[in-house]
Amino acid sequence: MSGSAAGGEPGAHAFQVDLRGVVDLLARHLYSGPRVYLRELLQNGVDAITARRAVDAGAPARVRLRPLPGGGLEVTDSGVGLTPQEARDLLATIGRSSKRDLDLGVGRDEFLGQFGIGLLSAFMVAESIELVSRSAVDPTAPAVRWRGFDDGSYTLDVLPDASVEPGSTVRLQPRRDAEHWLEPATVVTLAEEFGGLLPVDVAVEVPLHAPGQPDEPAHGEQANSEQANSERAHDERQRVWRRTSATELPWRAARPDEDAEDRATRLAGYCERTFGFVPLAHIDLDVPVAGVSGVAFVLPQSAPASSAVHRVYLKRMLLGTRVPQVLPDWAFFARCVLDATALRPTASREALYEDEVLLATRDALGAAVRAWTLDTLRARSALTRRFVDAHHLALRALATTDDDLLDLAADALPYETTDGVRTLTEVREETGGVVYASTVEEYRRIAAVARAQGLVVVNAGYVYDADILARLARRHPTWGVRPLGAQDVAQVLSTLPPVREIELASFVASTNAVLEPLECEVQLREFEPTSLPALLLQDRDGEHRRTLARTVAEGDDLWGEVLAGFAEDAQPRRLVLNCANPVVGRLVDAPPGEVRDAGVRSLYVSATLLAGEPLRARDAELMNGSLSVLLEAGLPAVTSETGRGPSADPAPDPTPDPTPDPTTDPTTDPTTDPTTDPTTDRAPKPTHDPTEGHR
Ligand SMILES: Nc1ncnc2c1ncn2[C@@H]1O[C@H](COP(=O)(O)OP(=O)(O)OP(=O)(O)O)[C@@H](O)[C@H]1O
Repeated sequence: MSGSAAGGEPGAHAFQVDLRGVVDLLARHLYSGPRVYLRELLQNGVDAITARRAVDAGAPARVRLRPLPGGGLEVTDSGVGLTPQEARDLLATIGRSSKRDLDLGVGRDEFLGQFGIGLLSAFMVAESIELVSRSAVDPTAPAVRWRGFDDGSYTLDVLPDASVEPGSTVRLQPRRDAEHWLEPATVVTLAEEFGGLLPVDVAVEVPLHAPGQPDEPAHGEQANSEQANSERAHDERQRVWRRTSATELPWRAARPDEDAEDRATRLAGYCERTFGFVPLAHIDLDVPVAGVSGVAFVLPQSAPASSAVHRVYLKRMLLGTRVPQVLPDWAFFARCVLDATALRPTASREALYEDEVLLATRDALGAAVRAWTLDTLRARSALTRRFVDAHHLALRALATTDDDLLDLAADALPYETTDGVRTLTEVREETGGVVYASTVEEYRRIAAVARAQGLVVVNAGYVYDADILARLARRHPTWGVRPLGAQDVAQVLSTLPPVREIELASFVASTNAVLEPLECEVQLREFEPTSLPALLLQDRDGEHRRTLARTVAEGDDLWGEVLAGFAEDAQPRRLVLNCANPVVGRLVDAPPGEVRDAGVRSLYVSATLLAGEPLRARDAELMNGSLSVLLEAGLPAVTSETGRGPSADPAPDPTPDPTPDPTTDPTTDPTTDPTTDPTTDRAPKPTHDPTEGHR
């Protein structure tokens, strides 16, 4: 648009605008693509209708889109129109908008547009834009024709033609290579997408049998027959108006004979058409202060949190189909369709402006989704089960911050336990408490022993679970929720008969002497699985008391005495030997000496590995030392001449068969392999895989 030198200051000039540069900027950096041209034209038509209806409530509300045979597009609205003077003022200046002032007597909030750049977006697809208009509010004003060209020039003519109807018609002459944007099928698609929920009557003129319509003859079938061809040619010339807008919002549509179930079915159909999935349920959304209404659809399967985007309309014009941040992060199991009147768009009109109204709206929508979630969990219905199955991860996320949901989560969420899949409430009712392993590794290590002893341990190793359990323990101290401790396991392992205990007292004493430098003491038990020779139990309290004992030993006399009162029954780590295991059975009855001690140390090292503890340098040294003692005792002595034993002939060997027995050898025992689930012989799911746990 041509600028003139500014008046006022001598030497002052008006900026010149390079229109092609501006259009390029809009196309590449503001809008997501040329397709938005149609939204801007629809928006101008709807705003013009709003302005006219502010002064004449009964005025028609109609927008007609007519793809032209030669390749252009004509958009006619029954809106307020423009006088020649208004056209000069508003269309000749980029950034000028009638919708920011109240000259027309309608508040700015009523309009979709506000920036004064929308019409320019048509230059993304058109080389020229013509607007023919007649004012509906000033009957004396003549019609006007404004023509803008993509080189930045424009013309303005007053039309003597008195037959021009009030309202406006915009005609686009396509740009080369942009013709497809103005074709009937594209125009229908764009009009439905952007204006599908507009409250005005929008229609596109299409051939009677638009290409691709189902009643078109299939390829090859009849297509060559002369009669069919002439019928088609006739139909092509026949034009019909295809309605692309709705009179009511789908979630607001009041149907007299419709009950709740029918409405749910209708909304599910709408969800399927819009999002492509049949929802588990819908949640009505209403935030009157922000002028927001809509519906959230609960996904039938879990979905990544990052895909939580929503379809948002502003004043019933589509803002975007992938708008993020509409619901709180935890509500990633729902997809919304929303219409808002008080939320503000960014200049591209494709995203929401992050302001306080949006923050408050997000909170209010979150509250509605949360209320539905709580009700659904309380209902314990078939829907509850399907919802929990599909979205337990989102529920776990929410339970880490929401106390009401935390309590319901205890009732509803499934957990892997050593007694099968259970809810925490079931575990509590059955066992009087909830003992949990905080990591998957810890759970896997203890599962076989615990299961065999009937000790119920909950696997809280997956994402959010240890947090949830710790929060439950704080919130309900009487529920007996606590992490698995050494004493839980020790208590359920059977003790030996007293006579046997007495028999083995000297073994215990000498073994304790062997283990003492390792801050460990031995305990003899008999337990399942018998294939497991030894278990190293770590007692967190014991750990603490051991630190205290060390402090006592190092402290001065006065403090030493005080601290000693607390440190008395310091419990070191415990190496629990399973006397039901054949190897251990032989070891406890073996004569005292170096070989037996080496056997004890080997068991200690394998139990340390099984417990997932790293081997310290001292442990590795111990292992090598024990190994050489055991080898020396088990292998024939080496002679200096042959480098082999005294006899190479296969004389009967008095030592036991060194071939490992898979049922007794800790190194081949599946339970010693922390990557294998000893109960099922199947590799566990990767640790902390949030999407796979708990099934
Ligand atoms: N169909 C129409 N009928 C009447 N007036 C129109 C029409 N189209 C455009 N106008 C006038 O031209 C002005 C500029 O239009 P334009 O689309 O560039 O900006 P806008 O609609 O005001 O704001 P936005 O940039 O947010 O769309 C409008 O404010 C309006 O006064």
